[in-house]
Amino acid sequence: MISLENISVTFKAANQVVGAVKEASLAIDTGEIFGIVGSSGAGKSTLLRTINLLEKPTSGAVVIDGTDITDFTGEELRKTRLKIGMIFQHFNLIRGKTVFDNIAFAMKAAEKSKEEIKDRVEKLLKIVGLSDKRDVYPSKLSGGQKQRVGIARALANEPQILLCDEPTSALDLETTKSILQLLKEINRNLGITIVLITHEMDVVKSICDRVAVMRKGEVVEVGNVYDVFATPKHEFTKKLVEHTFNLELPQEIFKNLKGKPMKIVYRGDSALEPILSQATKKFDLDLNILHGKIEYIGNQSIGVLVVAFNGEAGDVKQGLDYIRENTDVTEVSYAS
Ligand SMILES: Nc1ncnc2c1ncn2[C@@H]1O[C@H](COP(=O)(O)OP(=O)(O)OP(=O)(O)O)[C@@H](O)[C@H]1O
Repeated sequence: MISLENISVTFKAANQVVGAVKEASLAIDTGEIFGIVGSSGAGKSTLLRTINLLEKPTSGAVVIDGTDITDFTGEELRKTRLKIGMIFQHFNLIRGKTVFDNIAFAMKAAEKSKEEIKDRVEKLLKIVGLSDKRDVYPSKLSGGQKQRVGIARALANEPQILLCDEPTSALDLETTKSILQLLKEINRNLGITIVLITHEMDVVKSICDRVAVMRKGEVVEVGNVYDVFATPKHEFTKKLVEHTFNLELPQEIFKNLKGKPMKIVYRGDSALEPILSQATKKFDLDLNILHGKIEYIGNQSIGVLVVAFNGEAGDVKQGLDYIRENTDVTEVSYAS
Protein backbone atom coordinates (compact mmCIF):
# COMPACT_ATOMS: atom_id res chain seq x y z
CA MET A 1 0.00 0.00 0.00
CA ILE A 2 1.07 3.56 -0.72
CA SER A 3 0.13 6.02 2.03
CA LEU A 4 0.46 9.70 1.39
CA GLU A 5 0.00 11.33 4.77
CA ASN A 6 -0.79 15.05 4.99
CA ILE A 7 1.48 15.89 2.10
CA SER A 8 2.17 19.54 1.40
CA VAL A 9 4.54 20.81 -1.27
CA THR A 10 5.43 24.47 -1.39
CA PHE A 11 7.54 26.05 -4.11
CA LYS A 12 9.37 29.30 -3.66
CA ALA A 13 9.71 30.97 -7.04
CA ALA A 14 11.07 34.53 -7.46
CA ASN A 15 9.27 36.39 -4.67
CA GLN A 16 6.24 34.12 -4.78
CA VAL A 17 5.31 31.12 -2.66
CA VAL A 18 3.16 28.50 -4.42
CA GLY A 19 1.28 25.93 -2.36
CA ALA A 20 1.20 23.22 -5.07
CA VAL A 21 -0.13 20.48 -2.76
CA LYS A 22 -1.94 21.18 0.48
CA GLU A 23 -2.35 18.57 3.23
CA ALA A 24 -3.18 15.79 0.78
CA SER A 25 -3.76 12.31 2.18
CA LEU A 26 -4.35 9.20 0.07
CA ALA A 27 -4.23 5.46 0.68
CA ILE A 28 -3.62 3.54 -2.53
CA ASP A 29 -4.13 -0.22 -2.30
CA THR A 30 -1.67 -2.72 -3.68
CA GLY A 31 -2.79 -3.97 -7.10
CA GLU A 32 -5.31 -1.26 -7.92
CA ILE A 33 -5.37 1.32 -10.70
CA PHE A 34 -5.72 4.62 -8.92
CA GLY A 35 -6.47 7.82 -10.82
CA ILE A 36 -5.80 11.39 -9.74
CA VAL A 37 -7.85 13.83 -11.78
CA GLY A 38 -8.04 17.61 -11.80
CA SER A 39 -7.54 20.59 -14.02
CA SER A 40 -4.23 22.14 -14.98
CA GLY A 41 -2.25 23.43 -12.00
CA ALA A 42 -4.26 21.40 -9.47
CA GLY A 43 -1.07 19.78 -8.13
CA LYS A 44 -1.54 16.29 -9.61
CA SER A 45 1.93 16.01 -11.05
CA THR A 46 3.59 17.34 -7.92
CA LEU A 47 1.67 14.90 -5.71
CA LEU A 48 2.44 11.97 -8.02
CA ARG A 49 6.14 12.83 -7.98
CA THR A 50 6.26 12.68 -4.20
CA ILE A 51 5.63 8.92 -4.41
CA ASN A 52 9.12 8.30 -5.82
CA LEU A 53 10.48 11.43 -4.12
CA LEU A 54 11.25 13.21 -7.39
CA GLU A 55 9.50 15.91 -5.38
CA LYS A 56 10.28 15.96 -1.69
CA PRO A 57 7.28 16.95 0.43
CA THR A 58 7.67 20.17 2.39
CA SER A 59 5.75 18.37 5.12
CA GLY A 60 3.95 15.05 5.50
CA ALA A 61 5.05 11.46 4.93
CA VAL A 62 5.29 8.99 2.05
CA VAL A 63 4.88 5.45 3.37
CA ILE A 64 5.22 2.44 1.08
CA ASP A 65 4.26 -0.98 2.43
CA GLY A 66 4.69 0.29 5.96
CA THR A 67 8.11 1.91 5.41
CA ASP A 68 8.37 5.67 5.73
CA ILE A 69 10.59 6.64 2.78
CA THR A 70 10.20 10.43 3.09
CA ASP A 71 13.75 11.02 4.28
CA PHE A 72 15.46 8.35 2.18
CA THR A 73 18.59 9.51 0.34
CA GLY A 74 21.52 7.89 -1.49
CA GLU A 75 21.54 4.11 -1.85
CA GLU A 76 18.30 3.64 0.09
CA LEU A 77 16.47 6.03 -2.21
CA ARG A 78 18.01 4.53 -5.35
CA LYS A 79 16.88 1.02 -4.34
CA THR A 80 13.37 2.23 -3.53
CA ARG A 81 13.09 3.99 -6.88
CA LEU A 82 13.96 0.76 -8.69
CA LYS A 83 10.65 -0.60 -7.40
CA ILE A 84 8.76 2.37 -8.83
CA GLY A 85 8.59 2.77 -12.62
CA MET A 86 7.36 5.96 -14.25
CA ILE A 87 5.99 6.99 -17.65
CA PHE A 88 5.49 10.51 -18.97
CA GLN A 89 3.21 12.49 -21.27
CA HIS A 90 6.05 13.21 -23.72
CA PHE A 91 7.65 9.76 -23.34
CA ASN A 92 11.15 11.13 -22.44
CA LEU A 93 13.02 8.59 -24.59
CA ILE A 94 16.71 9.03 -25.36
CA ARG A 95 16.84 10.08 -29.01
CA GLY A 96 20.29 8.69 -29.75
CA LYS A 97 19.52 5.19 -28.47
CA THR A 98 17.57 2.39 -30.14
CA VAL A 99 14.38 0.99 -28.66
CA PHE A 100 16.42 -1.89 -27.20
CA ASP A 101 18.96 0.44 -25.61
CA ASN A 102 16.30 2.79 -24.24
CA ILE A 103 14.73 -0.12 -22.39
CA ALA A 104 18.08 -1.62 -21.36
CA PHE A 105 19.38 1.70 -20.03
CA ALA A 106 17.75 1.49 -16.59
CA MET A 107 18.81 -2.15 -16.25
CA LYS A 108 22.44 -1.28 -16.98
CA ALA A 109 22.23 1.38 -14.28
CA ALA A 110 20.95 -1.36 -11.95
CA GLU A 111 24.06 -3.40 -12.90
CA LYS A 112 22.19 -6.32 -14.45
CA SER A 113 24.16 -8.83 -16.56
CA LYS A 114 24.17 -8.65 -20.37
CA GLU A 115 22.27 -11.93 -20.65
CA GLU A 116 19.66 -10.88 -18.14
CA ILE A 117 19.20 -7.56 -19.94
CA LYS A 118 18.75 -9.22 -23.33
CA ASP A 119 16.19 -11.73 -22.03
CA ARG A 120 14.24 -9.14 -20.12
CA VAL A 121 14.18 -6.52 -22.91
CA GLU A 122 12.98 -9.09 -25.42
CA LYS A 123 10.26 -10.24 -23.06
CA LEU A 124 9.18 -6.64 -22.49
CA LEU A 125 9.14 -5.90 -26.22
CA LYS A 126 6.74 -8.81 -26.58
CA ILE A 127 4.51 -7.53 -23.78
CA VAL A 128 4.23 -4.07 -25.36
CA GLY A 129 3.94 -5.49 -28.90
CA LEU A 130 7.11 -3.97 -30.36
CA SER A 131 9.40 -6.95 -30.99
CA ASP A 132 9.83 -5.82 -34.61
CA LYS A 133 11.05 -2.34 -33.53
CA ARG A 134 13.94 -3.58 -31.41
CA ASP A 135 16.69 -1.76 -33.35
CA VAL A 136 14.75 1.30 -34.45
CA TYR A 137 15.42 4.84 -33.16
CA PRO A 138 12.59 6.79 -31.44
CA SER A 139 12.29 9.29 -34.31
CA LYS A 140 10.94 6.45 -36.49
CA LEU A 141 8.14 5.60 -34.05
CA SER A 142 4.58 6.90 -33.73
CA GLY A 143 3.43 8.50 -30.46
CA GLY A 144 1.71 5.32 -29.35
CA GLN A 145 4.81 3.24 -30.11
CA LYS A 146 6.99 5.71 -28.18
CA GLN A 147 4.72 5.36 -25.16
CA ARG A 148 4.94 1.58 -25.47
CA VAL A 149 8.74 1.89 -25.28
CA GLY A 150 8.27 4.20 -22.27
CA ILE A 151 6.14 1.53 -20.61
CA ALA A 152 8.65 -1.24 -21.38
CA ARG A 153 11.47 0.90 -19.98
CA ALA A 154 9.45 1.62 -16.83
CA LEU A 155 8.93 -2.13 -16.32
CA ALA A 156 12.58 -3.06 -16.94
CA ASN A 157 13.54 -3.43 -13.30
CA GLU A 158 10.34 -5.31 -12.36
CA PRO A 159 8.74 -2.53 -10.33
CA GLN A 160 5.80 -3.05 -7.98
CA ILE A 161 4.41 0.40 -8.71
CA LEU A 162 3.97 2.24 -12.01
CA LEU A 163 3.46 6.02 -11.92
CA CYS A 164 1.81 7.44 -15.04
CA ASP A 165 2.04 11.20 -15.60
CA GLU A 166 -0.67 12.06 -18.17
CA PRO A 167 0.33 9.00 -20.26
CA THR A 168 -2.17 9.55 -23.07
CA SER A 169 -2.48 13.35 -23.25
CA ALA A 170 -0.27 13.56 -26.33
CA LEU A 171 -2.07 10.73 -28.15
CA ASP A 172 -5.12 10.49 -30.40
CA LEU A 173 -8.29 8.71 -29.31
CA GLU A 174 -7.58 5.30 -30.86
CA THR A 175 -3.99 5.21 -29.60
CA THR A 176 -5.17 6.35 -26.16
CA LYS A 177 -7.53 3.38 -26.07
CA SER A 178 -4.78 0.91 -26.91
CA ILE A 179 -2.32 2.36 -24.40
CA LEU A 180 -4.94 2.30 -21.63
CA GLN A 181 -5.75 -1.30 -22.56
CA LEU A 182 -2.04 -2.17 -22.31
CA LEU A 183 -1.80 -0.53 -18.87
CA LYS A 184 -4.84 -2.50 -17.74
CA GLU A 185 -3.28 -5.77 -18.93
CA ILE A 186 -0.03 -4.94 -17.14
CA ASN A 187 -1.95 -4.23 -13.96
CA ARG A 188 -4.01 -7.43 -14.14
CA ASN A 189 -1.31 -9.78 -15.46
CA LEU A 190 1.70 -8.54 -13.51
CA GLY A 191 -0.12 -7.30 -10.40
CA ILE A 192 1.55 -3.88 -10.59
CA THR A 193 -0.12 -1.03 -8.72
CA ILE A 194 -0.76 1.85 -11.11
CA VAL A 195 -1.14 5.48 -10.08
CA LEU A 196 -2.19 7.62 -13.02
CA ILE A 197 -2.79 11.34 -13.28
CA THR A 198 -5.01 12.84 -15.94
CA HIS A 199 -7.26 15.81 -16.60
CA GLU A 200 -9.72 13.59 -18.48
CA MET A 201 -12.57 11.81 -16.73
CA ASP A 202 -12.82 9.52 -19.77
CA VAL A 203 -9.41 8.08 -18.92
CA VAL A 204 -10.51 7.57 -15.32
CA LYS A 205 -13.72 5.95 -16.50
CA SER A 206 -12.01 3.50 -18.78
CA ILE A 207 -9.31 2.07 -16.52
CA CYS A 208 -9.28 3.26 -12.93
CA ASP A 209 -10.66 1.33 -9.97
CA ARG A 210 -10.66 4.35 -7.68
CA VAL A 211 -10.08 8.04 -8.17
CA ALA A 212 -9.06 11.13 -6.22
CA VAL A 213 -10.19 14.53 -7.43
CA MET A 214 -7.76 17.42 -6.88
CA ARG A 215 -8.52 21.10 -6.95
CA LYS A 216 -6.14 23.94 -6.11
CA GLY A 217 -3.68 21.62 -4.36
CA GLU A 218 -6.28 19.81 -2.28
CA VAL A 219 -7.79 16.36 -2.58
CA VAL A 220 -11.51 17.18 -2.54
CA GLU A 221 -13.03 13.76 -3.17
CA VAL A 222 -11.94 10.11 -3.22
CA GLY A 223 -14.04 7.11 -4.12
CA ASN A 224 -14.50 4.14 -6.37
CA VAL A 225 -14.99 5.29 -9.94
CA TYR A 226 -18.58 4.14 -10.32
CA ASP A 227 -19.71 5.96 -7.17
CA VAL A 228 -17.87 9.14 -8.11
CA PHE A 229 -19.65 9.16 -11.49
CA ALA A 230 -23.06 8.12 -10.16
CA THR A 231 -23.02 10.26 -7.02
CA PRO A 232 -20.36 13.00 -7.22
CA LYS A 233 -20.27 14.98 -3.99
CA HIS A 234 -18.01 17.99 -4.48
CA GLU A 235 -19.22 20.76 -6.80
CA PHE A 236 -16.04 20.50 -8.88
CA THR A 237 -16.48 16.74 -9.30
CA LYS A 238 -20.09 17.31 -10.37
CA LYS A 239 -18.88 19.65 -13.10
CA LEU A 240 -16.25 17.17 -14.30
CA VAL A 241 -18.83 14.38 -14.47
CA GLU A 242 -21.41 16.59 -16.19
CA HIS A 243 -18.87 17.52 -18.81
CA THR A 244 -18.10 13.83 -19.44
CA PHE A 245 -21.76 12.95 -19.84
CA ASN A 246 -21.89 15.62 -22.53
CA LEU A 247 -25.57 16.41 -22.36
CA GLU A 248 -25.44 19.82 -23.95
CA LEU A 249 -28.50 20.61 -26.02
CA PRO A 250 -28.87 23.33 -28.65
CA GLN A 251 -30.42 26.47 -27.09
CA GLU A 252 -33.09 26.46 -29.84
CA ILE A 253 -34.71 23.45 -28.17
CA PHE A 254 -35.50 25.45 -25.04
CA LYS A 255 -37.25 28.28 -26.90
CA ASN A 256 -40.48 26.45 -27.69
CA LEU A 257 -40.27 23.84 -24.99
CA LYS A 258 -43.34 23.24 -22.88
CA GLY A 259 -42.41 22.31 -19.33
CA LYS A 260 -39.20 22.50 -17.36
CA PRO A 261 -36.25 20.45 -18.59
CA MET A 262 -34.93 18.16 -15.86
CA LYS A 263 -31.88 15.96 -15.74
CA ILE A 264 -32.36 12.59 -14.11
CA VAL A 265 -29.34 10.44 -13.25
CA TYR A 266 -30.03 6.91 -12.14
CA ARG A 267 -28.11 3.76 -11.39
CA GLY A 268 -28.44 1.81 -14.57
CA ASP A 269 -29.69 -1.40 -13.06
CA SER A 270 -32.86 0.30 -11.88
CA ALA A 271 -35.51 0.33 -14.60
CA LEU A 272 -36.54 3.95 -15.02
CA GLU A 273 -38.76 3.70 -18.07
CA PRO A 274 -41.84 2.01 -16.52
CA ILE A 275 -41.60 4.39 -13.56
CA LEU A 276 -41.55 7.41 -15.90
CA SER A 277 -44.57 6.16 -17.74
CA GLN A 278 -46.42 5.41 -14.48
CA ALA A 279 -45.58 8.91 -13.20
CA THR A 280 -46.97 10.57 -16.31
CA LYS A 281 -50.23 8.58 -16.06
CA LYS A 282 -50.62 8.96 -12.30
CA PHE A 283 -50.08 12.71 -12.24
CA ASP A 284 -51.43 13.60 -15.67
CA LEU A 285 -48.16 14.85 -17.13
CA ASP A 286 -46.85 15.09 -20.67
CA LEU A 287 -43.33 13.79 -21.02
CA ASN A 288 -40.85 14.87 -23.63
CA ILE A 289 -37.50 13.03 -23.75
CA LEU A 290 -34.80 15.42 -24.99
CA HIS A 291 -31.62 13.46 -24.44
CA GLY A 292 -30.66 10.16 -22.97
CA LYS A 293 -27.66 7.90 -22.64
CA ILE A 294 -26.22 5.07 -20.66
CA GLU A 295 -22.61 5.30 -19.57
CA TYR A 296 -20.75 2.10 -18.81
CA ILE A 297 -18.11 2.00 -16.10
CA GLY A 298 -16.55 -1.43 -15.92
CA ASN A 299 -19.65 -3.57 -16.27
CA GLN A 300 -21.91 -1.23 -14.31
CA SER A 301 -24.07 1.35 -16.00
CA ILE A 302 -25.35 4.82 -15.17
CA GLY A 303 -28.38 6.22 -16.98
CA VAL A 304 -28.80 9.92 -17.69
CA LEU A 305 -31.97 11.39 -19.12
CA VAL A 306 -32.96 14.95 -19.90
CA VAL A 307 -36.74 15.21 -19.96
CA ALA A 308 -39.36 17.93 -19.88
CA PHE A 309 -42.54 17.41 -17.88
CA ASN A 310 -45.50 19.47 -18.83
CA GLY A 311 -48.33 19.79 -16.32
CA GLU A 312 -49.50 21.64 -13.22
CA ALA A 313 -46.56 22.66 -11.01
CA GLY A 314 -47.86 20.57 -8.10
CA ASP A 315 -48.33 17.53 -10.32
CA VAL A 316 -44.81 17.88 -11.74
CA LYS A 317 -43.41 17.95 -8.20
CA GLN A 318 -45.42 14.89 -7.18
CA GLY A 319 -44.35 13.11 -10.36
CA LEU A 320 -40.69 13.76 -9.59
CA ASP A 321 -41.12 12.63 -5.99
CA TYR A 322 -42.71 9.44 -7.30
CA ILE A 323 -39.73 8.82 -9.60
CA ARG A 324 -37.29 9.48 -6.75
CA GLU A 325 -39.10 7.07 -4.46
CA ASN A 326 -39.48 4.25 -6.92
CA THR A 327 -36.15 3.96 -8.63
CA ASP A 328 -32.48 4.34 -7.83
CA VAL A 329 -32.28 7.96 -8.91
CA THR A 330 -29.18 9.70 -7.65
CA GLU A 331 -29.86 13.18 -8.97
CA VAL A 332 -32.73 15.23 -10.30
CA SER A 333 -31.86 18.74 -11.31
CA TYR A 334 -32.85 21.40 -13.75
CA ALA A 335 -31.01 21.03 -17.01
CA SER A 336 -29.72 24.18 -18.65
N1 LIG B 1 9.23 23.42 -9.80
C1 LIG B 1 8.25 24.30 -9.59
N2 LIG B 1 8.52 25.56 -9.19
C2 LIG B 1 7.54 26.45 -8.94
N3 LIG B 1 6.22 26.19 -9.07
C3 LIG B 1 5.89 24.94 -9.48
C4 LIG B 1 6.89 23.95 -9.78
N4 LIG B 1 6.25 22.82 -10.16
C5 LIG B 1 4.92 23.08 -10.14
N5 LIG B 1 4.71 24.36 -9.73
C6 LIG B 1 3.40 25.01 -9.54
O1 LIG B 1 2.64 24.19 -8.68
C7 LIG B 1 1.28 24.14 -9.09
C8 LIG B 1 0.87 22.70 -9.34
O2 LIG B 1 1.56 22.22 -10.49
P1 LIG B 1 1.41 20.73 -11.03
O3 LIG B 1 2.26 20.60 -12.25
O4 LIG B 1 1.63 19.77 -9.93
O5 LIG B 1 -0.14 20.70 -11.42
P2 LIG B 1 -0.89 19.67 -12.37
O6 LIG B 1 -2.23 19.45 -11.76
O7 LIG B 1 -0.05 18.48 -12.61
O8 LIG B 1 -1.07 20.54 -13.68
P3 LIG B 1 -0.67 20.19 -15.19
O9 LIG B 1 -1.64 19.17 -15.63
O10 LIG B 1 -0.82 21.50 -15.89
O11 LIG B 1 0.75 19.70 -15.13
C9 LIG B 1 1.17 25.04 -10.29
O12 LIG B 1 0.76 26.31 -9.86
C10 LIG B 1 2.58 25.09 -10.83
O13 LIG B 1 2.82 26.29 -11.50
